[in-house]
This record gives sequence, C-alpha cells and structure tokens, in this order.
Amino acid sequence: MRIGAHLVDREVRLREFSLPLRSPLGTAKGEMTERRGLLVELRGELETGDEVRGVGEATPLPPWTEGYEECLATWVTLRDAANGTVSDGDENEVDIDGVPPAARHAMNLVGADASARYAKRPLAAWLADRTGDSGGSDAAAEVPVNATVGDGSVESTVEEAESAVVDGFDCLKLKAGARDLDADLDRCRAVREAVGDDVALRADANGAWSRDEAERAVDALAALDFEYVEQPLPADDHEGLAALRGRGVGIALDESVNGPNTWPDPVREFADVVVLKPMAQGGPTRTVSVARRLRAQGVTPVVTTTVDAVVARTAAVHAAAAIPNVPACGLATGDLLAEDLAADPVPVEDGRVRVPEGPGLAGDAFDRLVGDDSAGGGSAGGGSVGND
Ligand SMILES: O=C(O)CCC(=O)C1=CC=C[C@@H](O)[C@@H]1C(=O)O
Ligand SMILES: [Mg+2]
Repeated sequence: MRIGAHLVDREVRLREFSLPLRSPLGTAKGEMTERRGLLVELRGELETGDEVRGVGEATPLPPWTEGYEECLATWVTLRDAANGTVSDGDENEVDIDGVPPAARHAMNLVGADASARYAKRPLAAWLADRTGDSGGSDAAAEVPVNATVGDGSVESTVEEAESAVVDGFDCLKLKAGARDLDADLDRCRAVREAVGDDVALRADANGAWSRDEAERAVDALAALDFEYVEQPLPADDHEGLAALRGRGVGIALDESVNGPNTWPDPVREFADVVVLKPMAQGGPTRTVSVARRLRAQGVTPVVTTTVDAVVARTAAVHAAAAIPNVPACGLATGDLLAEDLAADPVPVEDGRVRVPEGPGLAGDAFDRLVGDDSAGGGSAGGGSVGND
C-alpha cells in the first residue's frame, strides 16, 4: 500500500524529534525522561487540482507500542514507497497489516487530518461523523482532563497534588507501584486528606502488584473513595482482574488492551473502565470506534496520551471529544515536557481542554513543523535506511 496513492504530486516528509521531560516521570515501569518520535507530513493534489495537506505523529513507547527504530524503519519504507523512490512490487512495499501501532497512528492521523481539513471540519467532528451510530453525531467543545502525578515521596506527591488542585484540576491520577504497597497507600491517604472529598482520585499501578497486594490496595483505595485503579495486576492476569471488581473501586485496564496483549473477552466482565491510548491503538479513528463499542457494552472509555508531542496530543484531544460524555481523560501531559515542537493549541485551563476549531487538527498551525527531510538518510536518494 502507498500513502496518498490517490494524490497527484504527493510528497511525504519525515522529521525525527527528541523532547526531554521537565523532570523524570516516576512509574512502576521506571522513569520516563525523554520522548522520541517522528513527525510526518503529506502534501499532494487531488485530480481536481485541490491541494491536500495533513500532519501526523508517531511517538512510540514500548511495551505499549513498537520501539523507535522499528517505527522509523517502517516510516522510511512508507515514505519512500509514497514518494516513488522505490517501485511497485519492491520488497520495501509495506503491508498495512504489518504496520506497528505508533507508525500506524501517524498513518491514520496524516490521512484523517488531510481529510478533515479538506472537508473543512474540525478533526473531532470528522471523527464523530465517521464513527457515530446514526450517520453523524456532535463532538464536544471541551474535554475534562486529569492531572498526572508521578511517583514520589509522600511530601512531594501531596505538593504536586495540591498544586494541581490550585491550577483547577478536580481529578488527579497518582502513579503507584514503584514502591512498596504500604508506602503507596500512605501517599494515597495523604493526598485524599490534603485535597478533600471533592476531588476525584485515580491510581495507576502499571501492573506492579501481586493478587494479594492488589486486593489489599483495592480495599484501601475504596475506603479512600478512589474512582478507579488502573492496571492493578499484570496485563495478562485477566482472571485476577475480574476478581477485583465489585469491591468499591473501579478496575481500569491499560496494558491489558494497549500493546501486544490479547483483550479479555468479553471486556465488560473484566473492567469498569478501559484506557485507550491512541498511539497504541493505531490512531484516533480506531480509538473512537473502539470507545463507542465499549460504551455499548457498558464499559467506560478514557483517552490518554503516551506523553506525546503536540501533534499527537492535539489528535488525542479531538478523539476524546468525539466520544460522547467522555469522563476526565489523561491528556494533561504537555506540561510534563520541557519543550515541545510548536505552541500548544490544547492548553489545560481549570482542568479542561478546549477542542481546537480546526479545520483538521488545528488549521495550518502545524504546517511548518516538518522542514527538510533527513530522517533515515532522507528521501532524495531513495535509500531504505533502517530497513535491516
Ligand atoms: O493517563 C494519564 O494521566 C497520562 C498518561 C500516563 O499516565 C501514562 C502515559 C504513558 C505511560 C505511562 O507511564 C502512563 C500510563 O501508564 O498510563
Ligand atoms: Mg496506565
């Protein structure tokens, strides 16, 4: 398959980037210190002469997605095929089913942005039109978001939580599982005491607990009126996850459904909430259709980033807005980055993000982000660097 195959004079360009985090994000899976990814731009013309333009981003994060090198190699091949620097039938031709999730996210987004811009619709409305049950449904104008509080001492956790509340957040997600359970429960208790009863709290253990620990955690978190606990057990412990339900705190799946693992089936028997990371789901379109199917089963979808750069974060906001009545989402991750690729069209204010009016992701705001393409050796020579 070829990106933009229906376009005349198409050109795909790539830009590699690396963005440091403001301070390391402590999780049960270790510290996140930087995000490395790819921006993709597609330009071309329809046969009518109309110009078409779209931007996408792939910011991989193992184990949720493929690693950076695989993602880059996939895109170098996709770019060279689209730009005609390799011929049809060449062994570099990419099979769509083999495109890994983060690379596929960029592929989906570049097409969705281009299509929504051509239709002069915000991406959220375009997604809602395409995935709604009855030939179109409205997208929300804003999305509620949770603050993300990394692992840390009781004091630093409380400090971060209080400062998020001062900034207007009424929902906080605390990373857990990086220290022993009693220490984590002390952090959770201290935050509840500090922020009072009106702030919704969530915890995310990234699969770190044993069944015994998870049971103990769930009971303690229920007593602290936590809304849900994300991935209390390893991704494939479906039976264990199902057994934790009904104890007074919701059970949310993340790694069980984002990444190489097989979804528990039927998911409603294993989870109250499913976290959807568009970067791991292969793009915003699939994210919104999966969310609507979850809703139909009585499972609550929540959209979060994989701590992406501004293009994918903006896309995730549009995806969340296309899901009717979406609860607070994990989209307040821009501030975790020390720098970004462009001014933020989706800043958080009072715990909410206003959805950009488009067309597409944010009009022409991202049009100058991909400059000269030198990714994987550049497209000019037709090389397929990164393919081995
Ligand atoms: O959900 C949020 O509040 C923000 C995103 C977030 O927490 C994560 C993004 C990427 C990797 C993880 O450490 C973490 C998660 O597990 O959900
Ligand atoms: Mg998680």
